[in-house]
Amino acid sequence: MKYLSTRGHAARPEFCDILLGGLAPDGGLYLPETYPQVSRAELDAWRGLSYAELAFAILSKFITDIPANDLKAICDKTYTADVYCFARPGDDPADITPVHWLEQGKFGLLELSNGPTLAFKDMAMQLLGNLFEYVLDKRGEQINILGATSGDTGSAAEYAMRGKHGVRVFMLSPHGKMSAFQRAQMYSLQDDNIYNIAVSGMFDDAQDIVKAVSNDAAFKARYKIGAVNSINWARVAAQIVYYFKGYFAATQSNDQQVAFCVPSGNFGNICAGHIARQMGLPIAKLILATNENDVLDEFFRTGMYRPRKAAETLVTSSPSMDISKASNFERFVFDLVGRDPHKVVELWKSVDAGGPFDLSASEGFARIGNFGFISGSSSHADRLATIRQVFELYGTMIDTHTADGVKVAWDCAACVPAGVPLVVLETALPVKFAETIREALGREPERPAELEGIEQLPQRVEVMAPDVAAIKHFIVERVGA
Ligand SMILES: Cc1ncc(COP(=O)(O)O)c(C=O)c1O
Ligand SMILES: N[C@@H](CCOP(=O)(O)O)C(=O)O
Repeated sequence: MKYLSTRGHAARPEFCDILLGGLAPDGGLYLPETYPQVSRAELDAWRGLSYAELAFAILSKFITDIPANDLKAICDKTYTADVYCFARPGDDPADITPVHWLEQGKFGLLELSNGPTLAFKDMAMQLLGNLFEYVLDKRGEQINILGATSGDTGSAAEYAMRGKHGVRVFMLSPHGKMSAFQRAQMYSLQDDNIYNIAVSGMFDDAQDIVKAVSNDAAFKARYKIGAVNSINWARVAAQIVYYFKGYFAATQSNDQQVAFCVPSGNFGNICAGHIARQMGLPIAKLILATNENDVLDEFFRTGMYRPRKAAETLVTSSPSMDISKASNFERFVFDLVGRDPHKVVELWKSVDAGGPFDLSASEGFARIGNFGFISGSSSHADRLATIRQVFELYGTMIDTHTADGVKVAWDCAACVPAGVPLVVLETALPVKFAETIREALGREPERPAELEGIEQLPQRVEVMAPDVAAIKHFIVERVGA
């Protein structure tokens, strides 16, 4: 399988090179030259597979430069009930991502947050940790990962990479904008290969720094800079798997369809759903849910993409989605404009200069219905009401991001064809956002025993200005040492 850049760079690398490379040399994002198609016979054969078997079957279509036996061993090692052990009582941890039905067969949560850091990022990040180690060992190389987080990617990456040989992680987070639990998860790690940097600014500032450093080809090559954000194709590829698993769990036969509602910020999670649908998975609707930072909702309603500046991005109680410049959105727009890299370059010239673009009158936007997307947004008051309602109606406690998803799923339910199960992706567990759970329910969320008292542990973090040169200097000093 060869990959191309959304901005048209001539090279056509294979998977392992883009795993280590992250962004394409022209600043674009990698996508497969064509999306592999899944036949009905394959869907039938995959229905009974375990998560690890399914991951191997799907990833084999995208990863053709790792021997099959090795890829299978990596999937088997990654997707175990020991790693993804926090399933809700009554749901089987062996399923890895069980569906928790709120209304049997009709309305459920796809449990994606049962991994070590209690957010859906673990689904891909644990695999990346094992893939990085495998490829770096084979090549005798090292990597210095530079990442940006609004709260969950950071801890998932750090937990996945801690102790891995050949890997250092430099993780930028927005200073003072994450929950106390999220901060503690990251900043309490004392491993030698983990560096936390809190930048004064928002997630988008941190993400811009990651892109600026990655776009300095000489620096990137000299200091072996890699990526773990969903700009790295490997993240998206790994996330495709749970759409298939969720589909099989929610249906009895491959003649049925499913609708997924996806809490969205950087557009990585739902981009994986889009690709699963392009591969032939029978997804009736992909419902995109935002919080008050509703740039993506605005696009799907109007065709206008208007990224906001950091000062206009709100700090909300679903902080991991406080994102106004969704870097992964470029992958979807590439498909929307007929995979024309010149159009993408033109559109992102405006975005990179802080401007909007308007596709409302374009041919692509006229066909947007074919992609199955609908969207909606949610507010702090909606989150509180939804957390309360789900708890009262079903006895199930959900986190603030999943609450955004449930609220928008309810708003959009009328657009889902009759008889089609509606599944909301559960993107984090409530304990990560205990402040808002207390406000909504007047009680503490459940907390795994191993994470008891995490907020009281000593923390190690460097606070810095969002300054590209200073961040580079920080990396050079650590890597040199
Ligand atoms: C808990 C949670 N929910 C939802 C999202 C949104 O996912 P994405 O950025 O892939 O759209 C994120 C991160 O962005 C997250 O951490
Ligand atoms: N919500 C994310 C933001 C980064 O998204 P990514 O999927 O591109 O890594 C976070 O929690 O950090």
